[in-house]
Amino acid sequence: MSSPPVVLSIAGTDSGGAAGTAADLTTFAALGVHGACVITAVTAQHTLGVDAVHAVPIGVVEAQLEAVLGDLPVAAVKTGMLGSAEVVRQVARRCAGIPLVVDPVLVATSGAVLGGREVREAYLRDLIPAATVITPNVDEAAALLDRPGVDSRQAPDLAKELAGHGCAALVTGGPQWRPGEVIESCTDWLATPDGEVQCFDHPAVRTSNDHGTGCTFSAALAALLAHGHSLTDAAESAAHHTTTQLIAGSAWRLGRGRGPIAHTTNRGNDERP
Ligand SMILES: Nc1ncnc2c1ncn2[C@@H]1O[C@H](COP(=O)(O)OP(=O)(O)O)[C@@H](O)[C@H]1O
Ligand SMILES: Cc1ncc(COP(=O)(O)O)c(N)n1
Repeated sequence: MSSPPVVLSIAGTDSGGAAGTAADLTTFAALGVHGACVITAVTAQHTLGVDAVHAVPIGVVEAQLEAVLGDLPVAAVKTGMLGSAEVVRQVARRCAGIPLVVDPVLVATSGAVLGGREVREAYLRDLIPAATVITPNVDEAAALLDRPGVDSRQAPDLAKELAGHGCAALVTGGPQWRPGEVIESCTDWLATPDGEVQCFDHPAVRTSNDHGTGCTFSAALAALLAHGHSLTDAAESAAHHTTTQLIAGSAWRLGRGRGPIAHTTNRGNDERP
């Protein structure tokens, strides 16, 4: 039997098991790739918010990168919470030349800020030019480009402008539910450095169990690229995978806040091993 592709997650932990490394590794397993992980930060986190963040010392991040990249045949890398400008630059140096999916984690679903101004500047200057694709939501794209006050109508322009910094940009369109409002579909916008823009529409899932959605999407994208899919196919399939997982977890009642997206659909909610 042939070996699976290896995908490396460089991310922070979420003690509540919804986002970060937990989402990445379970998504990798669901999509048939072997997941390796470099931990950049440990968060004390649950469905209501982030209580504490401990940054892993830069030397320990470097040792983890060396351990993985020096031994395993990494086919793709996915970055999540990097936490400091120093780590952003280190990842850019170590991962240049490997297919690289950058999810610029700046704000958690709960609203907690996970990356400040220096981190945003390092993304633009150092990591985006080394990346294959960056996957911000509209708020993260606006924060990276310093465009306060823009909304989802500007998503294609934000994607185009980010792509001007040297990698493809996939601006995701998770719905912003307002009471009483009906949202039928979500749209993700993919812009490539050659100026082409494509949009991907899919049905919106009405759920408050969406903590970890962005991590799941970008991890799926990296896994699909590692399997050899084109960026366009991977973008479409990653959205389909994410929607399926949102549906699978939509009836769960876990925690008092934004519950986790389901990471695998191998067993139904009512089946037991
Ligand atoms: N409620 C939803 N229903 C269907 N798709 C969703 C929903 N929320 C997010 N998505 C999709 O999940 C992917 C991740 O997007 P998004 O939620 O914008 O990321 P983030 O968690 O970083 O805000 C995108 O493909 C987006 O369209
Ligand atoms: C460690 C870590 N990484 C990423 C996220 C973002 O995930 P989400 O946007 O779903 O809150 C998070 N909350 N925590």
